Amino acid sequence: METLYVELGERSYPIYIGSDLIRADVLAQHIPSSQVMIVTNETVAPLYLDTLLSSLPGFKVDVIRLPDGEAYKTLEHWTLIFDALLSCRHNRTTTLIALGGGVVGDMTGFAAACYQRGVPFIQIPTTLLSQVDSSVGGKTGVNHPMGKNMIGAFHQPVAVIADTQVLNTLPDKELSAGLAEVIKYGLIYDPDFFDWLEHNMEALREKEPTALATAIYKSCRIKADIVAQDERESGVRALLNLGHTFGHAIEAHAGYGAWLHGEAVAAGTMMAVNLSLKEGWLSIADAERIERIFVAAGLPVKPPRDMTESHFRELMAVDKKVVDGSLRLILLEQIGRGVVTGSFSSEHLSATITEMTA
Ligand SMILES: NC(=O)c1ccc[n+]([C@@H]2O[C@H](COP(=O)([O-])OP(=O)(O)OC[C@H]3O[C@@H](n4cnc5c(N)ncnc54)[C@H](O)[C@@H]3O)[C@@H](O)[C@H]2O)c1
Ligand SMILES: O=C(O)C(=O)C[C@@H](O)[C@H](O)[C@H](O)COP(=O)(O)O
Ligand SMILES: [Zn+2]
Repeated sequence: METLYVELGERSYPIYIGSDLIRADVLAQHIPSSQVMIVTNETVAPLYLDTLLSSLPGFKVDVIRLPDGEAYKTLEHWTLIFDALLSCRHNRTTTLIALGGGVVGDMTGFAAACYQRGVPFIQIPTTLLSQVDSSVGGKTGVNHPMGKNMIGAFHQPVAVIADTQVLNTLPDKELSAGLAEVIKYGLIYDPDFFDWLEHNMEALREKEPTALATAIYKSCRIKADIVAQDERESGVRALLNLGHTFGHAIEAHAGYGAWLHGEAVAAGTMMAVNLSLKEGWLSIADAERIERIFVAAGLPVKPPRDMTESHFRELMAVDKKVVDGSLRLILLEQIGRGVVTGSFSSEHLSATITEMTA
C-alpha cells in the first residue's frame, strides 16, 4: 500500500492506494463515533457492499443505495441521503462513506458538507476516474439542467481509500473515461508522465496492475500538490479544468449521462488544443501527439456534430471560471504546461467550434 497526503493544515488527509484496502484496520481509525452511513448505488452495492460492511465490525451502519447514473446527480436525488440520515437518527458525529464512482462521491461529499452543517466523510472510489480525480480535493456537488456541478460546496474527505482490486469489474468504456483525466495531468503539469502514458497505454487498457497503480499514484500526487497550493481554485487549481468548459457544455447539451464525463473531457481537451494551435502556442507535432493518445485510450476527439456555436456559447457562459462576463479557458503552451487565460481571440474560438463540429 502507498500513502499520499493532501496537505491542508488541520484538514489534511491520507490517500491510500493499493490492493484489498477495504479493511477494518484501514477504515476504523478515520471513524470518530459508532454511527456510519454508507452511500452507494444499485450497481456497486451488489459488488462491494458486503466487503465494506464486514470491514465495519462494532459500528452501527446504515446504507442508502441511490439509482445509478449521472442523470441522478440532482438536488432531488441528493435529498434522499438526508431522508435516510434523519430516519435512521444519525447525529452530528456520524460519518458518511461514499462507496462508488464520482457521482456517488460528489453527492455524498455534498451531503456531508450540509448535514447538520457538516459531518466527516470517507471516499472509497471504485472507478478509475474517481480514484485519480474526483475523490481527491473536496469539490462536491450536483448538476443543474443549465450547468454541470452548479450547486455544491468545498468539503474535504477525512480519508481516500483507492482499492485497485475493484477496478477488475469496471467496464472498459468507464476505464477509458478515467484515462481522460489521467492524460490531463500529463498535459497540464508533467511532460514525463505524458511520455510514460504514451508508452504504457496498452498496459493500462489491459488493466495491468502495476501500470494502473502507477497511473493512480502519479495522478493523485499531482492533484494533491495542486489542491494543497490552491484549495478553492483561486489560481493554479483551475488547470485541473482543462477541457472541462467545452466538456461540461457537451454533457449538458447531450443530456447528463449520454456522454461520460471523461469522454466529454477528452473531446473538450481537443477543442482546447485546437484553440491553442490557433493562438500560436502549441506546435502541430504536440497537437498530433495529444490526439493520438486520446485515440489510443479509446476516447472521442471531437464533440457531437449536432452542437452549434450558439449551443457552446450559451452553455459556456455559465462556467464557474467566468469573471465579469468574460470566459476563461485552460489552454496549452506545450505538453506539460497549461495556462488559465481569458486572452484568446473570439474569432479563433468561433473557428474552433465550427471546425470541431464539422
Ligand atoms: N469532484 C471532483 O473533483 C470531480 C472530478 C472529476 C469528475 N467528477 C465527477 O465525477 C463523475 C464521474 O465519475 P465516474 O466516471 O466515476 O462515473 P460514475 O460515478 O457514474 O461511475 C461510472 C459507472 O461505473 C459504475 N461502477 C462504479 N464502480 C464500479 C466498479 N468497480 N465495477 C463496475 N462498475 C462500477 C457506476 O455504477 C457507474 O455506472 C461526474 O459527475 C463528474 O462531474 C468530479
Ligand atoms: O478538482 C478540480 O478542481 C477539478 O476541476 C477536477 C475536474 O476533473 C472535475 O471534473 C471537477 O468536478 C470540475 O469542477 P468544476 O468546478 O468545473 O465543476
Ligand atoms: Zn473532470
